Order: sequence, then structure tokens, then C-alpha cells
Amino acid sequence: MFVRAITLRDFRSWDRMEITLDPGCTVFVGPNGHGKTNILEALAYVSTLSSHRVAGDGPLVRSGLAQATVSATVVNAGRELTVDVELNDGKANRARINTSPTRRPREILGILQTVMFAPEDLSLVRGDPGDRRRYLDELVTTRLPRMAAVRSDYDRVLRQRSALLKTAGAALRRGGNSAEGASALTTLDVWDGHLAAHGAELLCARLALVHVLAPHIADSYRSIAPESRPASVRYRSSLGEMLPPEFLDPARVPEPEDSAFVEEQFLRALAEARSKEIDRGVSLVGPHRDDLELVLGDTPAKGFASHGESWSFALSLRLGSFALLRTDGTDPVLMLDDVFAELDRRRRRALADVAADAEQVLVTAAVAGDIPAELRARRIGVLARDTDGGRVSGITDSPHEEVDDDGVGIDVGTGEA
Ligand SMILES: Nc1ncnc2c1ncn2[C@@H]1O[C@H](COP(=O)(O)OP(=O)(O)OP(=O)(O)O)[C@@H](O)[C@H]1O
Repeated sequence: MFVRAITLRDFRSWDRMEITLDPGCTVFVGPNGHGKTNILEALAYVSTLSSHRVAGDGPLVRSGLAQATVSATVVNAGRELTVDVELNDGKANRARINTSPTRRPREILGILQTVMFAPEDLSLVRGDPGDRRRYLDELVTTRLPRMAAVRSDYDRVLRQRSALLKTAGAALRRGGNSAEGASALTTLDVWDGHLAAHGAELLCARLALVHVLAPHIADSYRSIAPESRPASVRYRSSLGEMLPPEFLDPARVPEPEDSAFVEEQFLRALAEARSKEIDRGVSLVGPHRDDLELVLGDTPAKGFASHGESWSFALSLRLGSFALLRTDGTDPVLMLDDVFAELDRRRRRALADVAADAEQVLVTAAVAGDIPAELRARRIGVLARDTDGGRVSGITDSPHEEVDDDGVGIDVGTGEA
């Protein structure tokens, strides 16, 4: 698939922007902080309804304004769809597909599939489990858009159950056998049932993903860092011993009846954890406490991998996603945000090989010289200017001017290389 056109209104540093894009490689070139990443972030938002840089939508709306819009026209196997997303500060966001309003923004998920590799991805290896859970869940949702509803139901039940754990704890501390305490426990039973039902579905979707994704990650790592120890991934579940170890083995083929079994085990784990959960007032068991373990040889990557190995692993996670989505039948749009400067020659080449073969690649760079020669296709210059309303990004006319590390302008030629 490829993005044929993108329009931004009041998104981050862009007030109005409209460009058409082609399949193949497009490089956005411009000085640091002038708005290149904001373009990729806008497309990633249409793809995942979230940003890779911030948790909430607030910072995505141009400072001082209440609404931003992003429109993308996506061509997939000859079929064209235009998606509009309206981000509203303090109000619900809205979306349209070919100008028809959707009931919920999440109905647009799956229309634009993207895989973005960005400097922030180092946190996939070095950061908290939450970063890796998000990596898995976004890929689960890209492949199975209906899982967005399961994720949202799970999060809602989790919030309500965690609030209930706090009130139940307080009621039980006031009088262990009181009617109030008994009622809190009965209500908790009901929420346990909901948590286990949605949680089992989410957990099984993640396990099924890891089963098909793990070989692609291992292959990608091998091609990027053939001299290094082999990379592998393994899911770690907070259900602990309730799940037989082979269940978490990436090689195990998932079965249709897994979900019912996991739900049963989930309920048992919740029963076992209940007094601890009430004491602490938090939900201790479920997919929100799980992790994707990244392993090099026999050693966990987190805390042990070198800087170069960590970059290779992060890149393999993204290239693994790209390869998997491709086997599903569609090339996702590959977005590479300012990453070539971070990579050594071999990793640059491995990434360039994948990118050169992708249907559409969108790249950002402060210095065009950082982009491998085979990817230097169309260049679009990005330059911000200071206005009374603050800094505003704009597309520059060709020939594009590039600013090197010392702030010196260098002519980098016209649009087509
Ligand atoms: N909500 C917002 N409103 C207005 N401007 C914003 C907003 N959010 C970010 N910006 C501005 O956007 C600019 C950063 O844009 P972006 O991250 O796209 O830069 P970049 O060109 O990719 O830089 P680099 O090469 O350093 O990655 C900054 O000037 C920042 O102040």
C-alpha cells in the first residue's frame, strides 16, 4: 500500500500542509526541529490512533488551538480510501472514511498500515515492559483491527476493577465480615469474570502474534548482526505457573480452544492473588503486567546488550513486523525517522535493502548525506519560519536547502535524484 496524499491542519508545528506522495522512497530533509518527524507522526496516528512520542493527544494539536486534522489518501491494491481524523482537545476525536463519519475513530484502524523505526525505539530494548506490550498490541491491532475493541474493553475493566480493589480493601479493613465487605467481594467476582474474559482474548492474540513474529525477528537480527549471538523473543506472563511453560514457547502452534483454557487459568490466578491485590489496591495479574523478553544467546538483552546490539535488536523488532505484515499480503508503509545517522555501515545497508524493496518508504533526515545512495529518490525540503503565531513548518521549494551540523546551508539538489 502507499499514501498518495496527506493533508495536515494545525497538527504540531504545521498549520496547513498538503502534499502528494508516490510509491517508492521519499526523503523529508530539513534542519533539526523543523517539523519532519511531525509528518510521519501524523501518518502513524492515522495508522494506530496513537503517537510514538507522547501518551496523550494534547501535544499533537498546534499550541493554543483546540483542533487538529490529519487526512491521508491510501492506495491498497488499486483501491483508494481517504481517512480523516479530527483530534479535539478536551472532546472526543472523530474520524471519517471517504467523507462518511465513523461511529468510532477505531473503525479506521487497518486502512493505513505503517511500520515506523525511530530513535525512540531503543526503549523497546532498554525501556519498561509497557513499551514492549505496546509494540505487541499495536501489531496485533494492525493485523486484527477488531482487537482494538478488546484492548479498550480490557483497559476499561482494569481501571474499574482497580478502583474496586481499593474500595473493597477499605471496606474489609473497616469490618471483615460486614455486609459492605461481602458486597464488595461479590462485585469483585463479577469484575474478575470480565477481566479474565477480555484478558484471555488479548493474551491469546499476543501469543499467536509472537508465534508468527518470532522467526522474522530472529532472521532480521541475523542479517543485521551476523557476528552477534542469535536473538530470540519469548512472552512472559504474569499468570506464572498457572500457564504450562510450553504455552509460552514461541514455537507452539496456537489452538482455537486456548482462549477458554487461559480464561480458566486467569480466574484461578486472580483467586490466588486476591488477598494480595486487596492489600495493595492494584490488579497484579493479567496482560497489563506481562512482558516480551528479548534474549541474545542465553542472556536477556535488557541490562546486558551493548549499545550496538540494542540498536540491532530494536531494528529487528521493526523489520520483523514489516516482514510479517508483508507475509499477510500487503506491504505496510515503512517510515524511517532520522535513524540512518545512528546506524553503522552494515546496519544501514540491511535497512536500506529492506527499504529499497518496499512499496513506499518515507524517511526523515537532517543531512541528506546520511541516507544510503540507493534510497535517495524524491526529496522534499522542510523548513520552519517564525511567525506572530509561533513557529510554523513549511515545504520548501526545490532546490532544497539542507543545513549541516554547523548550521551552514548546503545545496542538496532538486526533488528527483
Ligand atoms: N503542539 C505543537 N504546536 C506547535 N509546535 C509544535 C507542537 N509540537 C511540536 N512542535 C514543534 O515542532 C518542532 C519539532 O518538529 P519535529 O519533531 O517534526 O522536528 P524534526 O524536523 O523531525 O527534527 P529532528 O531532525 O531533530 O528529529 C519543534 O519546533 C516543536 O516546537
